[in-house]
Amino acid sequence: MEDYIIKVEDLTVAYEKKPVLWDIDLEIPSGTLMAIVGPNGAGKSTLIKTMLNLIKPVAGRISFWGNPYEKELKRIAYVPQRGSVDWDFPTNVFDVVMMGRYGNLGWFKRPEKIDKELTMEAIEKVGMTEFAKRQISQLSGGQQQRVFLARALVQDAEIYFMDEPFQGVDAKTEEAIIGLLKDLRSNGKTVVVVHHDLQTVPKYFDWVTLLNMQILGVGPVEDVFTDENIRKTYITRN
Ligand SMILES: Nc1ncnc2c1ncn2[C@@H]1O[C@H](COP(=O)(O)OP(=O)(O)OP(=O)(O)O)[C@@H](O)[C@H]1O
Repeated sequence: MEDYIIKVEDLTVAYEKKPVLWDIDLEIPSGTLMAIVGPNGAGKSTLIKTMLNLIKPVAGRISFWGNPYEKELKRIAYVPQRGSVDWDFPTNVFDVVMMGRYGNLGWFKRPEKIDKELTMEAIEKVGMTEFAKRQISQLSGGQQQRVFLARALVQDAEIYFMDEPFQGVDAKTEEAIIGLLKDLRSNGKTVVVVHHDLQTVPKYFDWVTLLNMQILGVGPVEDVFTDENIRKTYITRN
């Protein structure tokens, strides 16, 4: 039997009574780099936010290693959409990345030398060392995305959720990010990415979920990412 670490069963989510996800069943094995693709408004962000307990579903169950999210939150990292954050907030790159340690630290414990070292290590991994003291309001879109990624890396989680990490970044940053995601997978981590670019799915990912309010396919890219399934997914619903 395959080792599914994330399970979503009979999930239905609605905003003001209008369903946006309908009867979703999803099982994700450990060690996959998975894309969630589908047209605008398909419910991709809603799906991962619901899995992360940020939205309450109308019905359904979600489990990580057989447990509810609250029990496993330290092992789950989330990189939200860049646009969903107030980048004018007066703080610098180092402090934002250090926030990724607080789950391990507990809110009232002061960071130790090791936390600071791990923070600098993550900043270096994403190529932002020279910007460590820079205010986040002064970063480019690609740099902001790198900071977010560093914050998730420093958490040292088992599962990483990312909402459109390539949005508005240049080709070099995209390459750097996908390199880091592939490294995570090589280290046995599971990475779930909301992704927009169909062209790069086979190159970047080994698993895919096709979503348009319902699941139109889920599994290994070579089995599921077929022309027919893609066509079904991108038929607009009303
Ligand atoms: N807070 C909200 N209140 C009401 N409706 C919402 C809310 N957030 C999203 N929606 C609606 O739910 C549907 C799914 O949105 P969601 O953001 O999950 O889609 P998506 O697939 O991530 O879209 P995109 O690719 O455009 O980012 C859309 O029709 C959207 O307008």
